[in-house]
Amino acid sequence: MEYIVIVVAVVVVLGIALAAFLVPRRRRGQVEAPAPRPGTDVLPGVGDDATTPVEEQRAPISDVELPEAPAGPVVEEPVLERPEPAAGRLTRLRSRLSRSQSGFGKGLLSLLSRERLDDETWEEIEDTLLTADLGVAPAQELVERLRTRARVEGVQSPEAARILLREELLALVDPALDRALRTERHVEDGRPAVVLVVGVNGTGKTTTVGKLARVLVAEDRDVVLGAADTFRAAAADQLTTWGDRVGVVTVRGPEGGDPASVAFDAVKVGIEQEADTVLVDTAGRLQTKVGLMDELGKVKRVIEKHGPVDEVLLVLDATTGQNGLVQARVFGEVVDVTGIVLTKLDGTAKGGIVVAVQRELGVPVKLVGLGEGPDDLAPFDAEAFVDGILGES
Ligand SMILES: Nc1nc2c(ncn2[C@@H]2O[C@H](COP(=O)(O)OP(=O)(O)OP(=O)(O)O)[C@@H](O)[C@H]2O)c(=O)[nH]1
Repeated sequence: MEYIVIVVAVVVVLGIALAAFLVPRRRRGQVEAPAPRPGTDVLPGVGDDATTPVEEQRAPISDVELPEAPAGPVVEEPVLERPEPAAGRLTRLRSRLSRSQSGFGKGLLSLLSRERLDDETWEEIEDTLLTADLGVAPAQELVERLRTRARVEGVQSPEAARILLREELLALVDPALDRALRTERHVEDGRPAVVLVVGVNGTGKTTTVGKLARVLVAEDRDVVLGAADTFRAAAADQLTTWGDRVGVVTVRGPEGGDPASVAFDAVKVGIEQEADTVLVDTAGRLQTKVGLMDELGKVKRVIEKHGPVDEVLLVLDATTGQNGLVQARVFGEVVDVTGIVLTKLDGTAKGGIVVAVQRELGVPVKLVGLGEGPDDLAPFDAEAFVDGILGES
């Protein structure tokens, strides 16, 4: 009995202890009821949304740096070349002329300065003129005139010989010929001047068109190029490069396409762009005269649907001598050549070709090429040319 009382007492004590332990634990584990939410559980009050302002350091406005603009693709403006003015170019290039023609000019001067001007000397003078490609008839004429004047006036000194030779060469080259290039816009008809450039391939035709564009750009003209040499694709590329360098548009067609259609389009573009001058490069295959005539004749006819062609320039390579004269004759029969461009005069002593070709075609040399540089094409000037041949006095 006593035992039972002890057990009951222990159970009661343990029960009280357990209760005392559990009640505070449950209170501590209670989850606090969430605060009523403004706008959901209760009506929102003023400033309920406000956050506690944070004191932070701010840079003064003057210290704020703008972010750099994002780097986009850089478009580079093409740098256009400014060609040299055309005036006085032959004077600048005279030293090249003197270098290439020194054998011709100095040879003549030393012969004419001999103390005794006998038959043998006159023959040597004539041979020198023929070697320089002056042509038989002009050479004989010149010798005759020099002989007469030497007999009448006498040639007392090298200086007198020089003056005599200069006057007679100048008369032969003919300073009175009209060498002006017709490249002015036809204001009254609202169309550009059209210059057709013809010649055998390899004479420097494409190069000449490019250089001539520069001569005109130097005079502030608006120029359009027509790459009607569709026979050789590289010719159109070459011409486009010349044009790009001075900001001139080149009209071109597909390789092997119709040259007349390219020429027509070039003039059309020239009219639309109100250009001053359209320069048309052509192919000059000389396989048959009939073929050449067909091609060039068609190019000219088609261009003339827009209006007359102003200049037909024949490009001749001065180093080919008599061969150049044969070409000149054939082209002269096919188209009405209005002017001659003599290229590569820097590479030959045959300056007499100027006189020979003028006589052959009856048209003046209007431009001469004196090097491979972009501005080595000069308007022809008879006095500067003769002075170049005779060299410095
Ligand atoms: N030394 C010198 N070389 C020149 C002159 N004119 C042109 N040339 C050179 O002659 C070569 C032929 O010139 P091109 O213009 O390609 O000849 P092209 O007649 O147009 O020939 P195709 O394009 O085949 O019709 C080039 O290397 C030119 O640089 C010049 O006055 N002097």
